[in-house]
Amino acid sequence: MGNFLSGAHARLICSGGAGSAANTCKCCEITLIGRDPARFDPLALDQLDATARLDGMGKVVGLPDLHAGNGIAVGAAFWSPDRIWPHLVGSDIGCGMALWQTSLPVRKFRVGQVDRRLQGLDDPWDGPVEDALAAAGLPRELGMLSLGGPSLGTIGGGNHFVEFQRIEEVVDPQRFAALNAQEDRVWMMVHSGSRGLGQAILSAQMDLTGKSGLPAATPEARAYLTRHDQAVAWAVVNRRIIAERFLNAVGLSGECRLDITHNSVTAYRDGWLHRKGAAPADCGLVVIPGSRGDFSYLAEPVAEQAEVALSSLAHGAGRKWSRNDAHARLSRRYKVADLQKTRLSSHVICEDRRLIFEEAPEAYKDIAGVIGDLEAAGLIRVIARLRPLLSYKTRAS
Ligand SMILES: Nc1nc2c(ncn2[C@@H]2O[C@H](COP(=O)(O)O)[C@@H](O)[C@H]2O)c(=O)[nH]1
Ligand SMILES: [Mn+2]
Repeated sequence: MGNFLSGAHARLICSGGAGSAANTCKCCEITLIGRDPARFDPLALDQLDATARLDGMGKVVGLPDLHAGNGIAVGAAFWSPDRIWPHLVGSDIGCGMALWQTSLPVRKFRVGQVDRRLQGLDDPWDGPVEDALAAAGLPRELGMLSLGGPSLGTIGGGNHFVEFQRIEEVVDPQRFAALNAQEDRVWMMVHSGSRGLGQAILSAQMDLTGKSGLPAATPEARAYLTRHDQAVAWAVVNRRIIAERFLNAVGLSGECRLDITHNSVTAYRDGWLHRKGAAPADCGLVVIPGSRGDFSYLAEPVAEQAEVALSSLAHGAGRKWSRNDAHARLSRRYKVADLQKTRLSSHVICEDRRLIFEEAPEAYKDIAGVIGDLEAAGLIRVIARLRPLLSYKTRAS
């Protein structure tokens, strides 16, 4: 395995290339984005290495939020000239982050009042599911029970959330003003995906073709891509309905400022780009969250260096501890009540006693370091930093 430096803060750890005289390694090129490669988790690197050895893989990138996943590293991008691997996208096809500017001035935000109004939001949406899907160009059948219809408009479990935030700091006033963004408003971030639909698509695909790479031109790959694209579009509608439900509950209006997908496979440079927990650098502004107890960053991707990282960015801070580790360590140290407030004085609604430990801010890496790595690699320019006010995960116990 070669050890080369490519660009300012991107480390090419393997040049790969079967048949290369200087390198007998079977893996493709792996680039890590980060100032200190020693900080990457060895298990996540092993997982990255395994994907780099898949027959037909062309290039692999580990982003600063890289962490071990369920067999596949999260915080990574995988490019192939001619193959698609559904399991690299995973089950939460289309998961992403939306950021809304609300009509509420920060000075009028009352945490207790908002908390009291956020009721019934884990229940199925009582709106016209099939019409909402049809308006997005999706088949009405996707509203069926077996395809996750009743979950449309709900956040789901895990680390999906809705968070009310305020602007802590405008880092680039010119850019901020050009967006017509308002510093004195409450903002709202929505993180969710395709719920049961994405899971159903992946599990049917695994039954059919397992983990083998699908040659992109085959009917199998085309059929998967059609279902995948529907799940991505479903997830966008889901985030919009979630946002509208939360805004309505609090009596607010809002404008969606961005909606980005971090789990997908898309056509890219005459091939196929799989993003597994990677924000796109080619779809406009991004928001990169830290944790419920840390800041989030509104940023603009920088086009010049994007190719080094397969036009991908960190999608969050990334986990430092697994869910089990976080629960084991923190349930000894804290009571549930301790975790309902964060070090940034924000308020947490999470009535799932296990999840509140698993998702504690300590379980995540330091977001400032992740953002510093992206800036040092010349991949983003930060526009503003947002502070959490209230994070909603679930009322279900
Ligand atoms: N601002 C908040 N950020 C959070 C919260 N919980 C998790 N996170 C961050 O989001 C990403 C999402 O990761 P994914 O792999 O599930 O898509 C994660 O890495 C954290 O950085 C929260 O409550 N508030
Ligand atoms: Mn996600």
